[in-house]
Amino acid sequence: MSETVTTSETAGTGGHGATIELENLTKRYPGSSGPSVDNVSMEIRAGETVVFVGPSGCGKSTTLKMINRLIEPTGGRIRIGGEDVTDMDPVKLRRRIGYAIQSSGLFPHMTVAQNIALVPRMTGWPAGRVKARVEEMLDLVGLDPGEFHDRYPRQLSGGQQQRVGVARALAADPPVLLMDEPFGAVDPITRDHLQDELIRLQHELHRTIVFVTHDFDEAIKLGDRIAVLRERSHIAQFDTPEAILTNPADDFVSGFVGAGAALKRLNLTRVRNVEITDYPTVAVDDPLQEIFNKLRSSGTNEILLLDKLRRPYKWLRRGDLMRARGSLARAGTLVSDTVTRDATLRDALEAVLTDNAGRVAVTGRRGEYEGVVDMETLMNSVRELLEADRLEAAEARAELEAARTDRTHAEQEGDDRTGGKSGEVRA
Ligand SMILES: Nc1ncnc2c1ncn2[C@@H]1O[C@H](COP(=O)(O)OP(=O)(O)OP(=O)(O)O)[C@@H](O)[C@H]1O
Repeated sequence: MSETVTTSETAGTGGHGATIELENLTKRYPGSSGPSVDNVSMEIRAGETVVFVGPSGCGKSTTLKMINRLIEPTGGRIRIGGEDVTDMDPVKLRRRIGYAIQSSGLFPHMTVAQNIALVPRMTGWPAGRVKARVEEMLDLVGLDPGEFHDRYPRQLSGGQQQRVGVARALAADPPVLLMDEPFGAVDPITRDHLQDELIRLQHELHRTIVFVTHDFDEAIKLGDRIAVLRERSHIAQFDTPEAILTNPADDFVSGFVGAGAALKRLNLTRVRNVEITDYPTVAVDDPLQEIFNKLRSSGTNEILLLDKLRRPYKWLRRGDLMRARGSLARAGTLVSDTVTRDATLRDALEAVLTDNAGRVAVTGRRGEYEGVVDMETLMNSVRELLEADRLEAAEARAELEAARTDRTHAEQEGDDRTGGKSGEVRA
């Protein structure tokens, strides 16, 4: 397949995304009075994540499923990597496009490994390569191959099933990944973690991802660009999250952005962008006296206890140790929430507030301790973000004002060129 790479970032970086072009794409379901998707045209760049967001029934899923032809368009063209795929064999097409859905879509009678191996096997990969790929994919989505390889989907949590679903969608190395509300059915904390994982994956893989959600916060967090869709998949605005938050195109988009745009901005900054501090830690196997000494010499009134896999386990304060009487079994406060470096400041803030102690532990891809972010760092970042927003909004207002004044002058002067001028001003 020939691939057209349109963005300089993806060219030559080993990224394998492909462009997706939709041209006047239309779907009219039999028996419906009008089209459900009406003449949609858009270009999605190679290696970017585009999120379709919009109210229920506006045609997000139908548009997405036309890209891999699970739904056949009634009009228009689809090009992937520059190649017109509108009429190609849909089964062949689907082997080149990963697809992840809400219920994970795993086959219940197949093991995790068999599920992941499915498409590479159908595509005719040699057995050895398929086997290696399964291990690689499990590792990629943060599941220990030794532990999960032979399990059946029913033996997994909802979040683990979604991870396997993503591993399966990516197994045959497709340039394009379509995701239809993949995290819609899991609890909010698991959803946050799955979103973080997807961001990390995308940093490594540079696929072209089209992601459907009706959760605007999720769209802000994941999208390089967001397409806000209204009825019949008409595009209300297609732009970066920053642009949509600071300059919504019309009332429909503003309504969708909703209240608290400033707080939503917190979704655009990652934990990796703020200062992560090192914190005194001890391990569960350390002798109590050593833990005590470390806490005393640390200058903090708290220390973080890590479990055998170096994952944050408990916060221990001085008083906890006094009461421990030789055993840490019941001492301290269990760590209730952690964030990764890909989490947003909003996630971190939520975790800090939930934990009620002014800090949250940052962990790596297997949950191992990496550092701590505290309330003060978060508050400073929030202040900076809000200040930047205020400046930007003031600039946009000033520009608008200047444009309006220009137009009024031109009109007052009865200038022949008024039409042309106001056209320029509006543009
Ligand atoms: N098989 C079908 N036959 C007839 N109409 C359909 C069919 N599938 C979807 N529709 C209609 O097409 C429109 C768009 O549906 P679609 O599922 O694409 O919307 P959506 O934006 O993904 O909605 P949601 O967020 O609720 O999943 C809706 O009005 C729906 O009723």
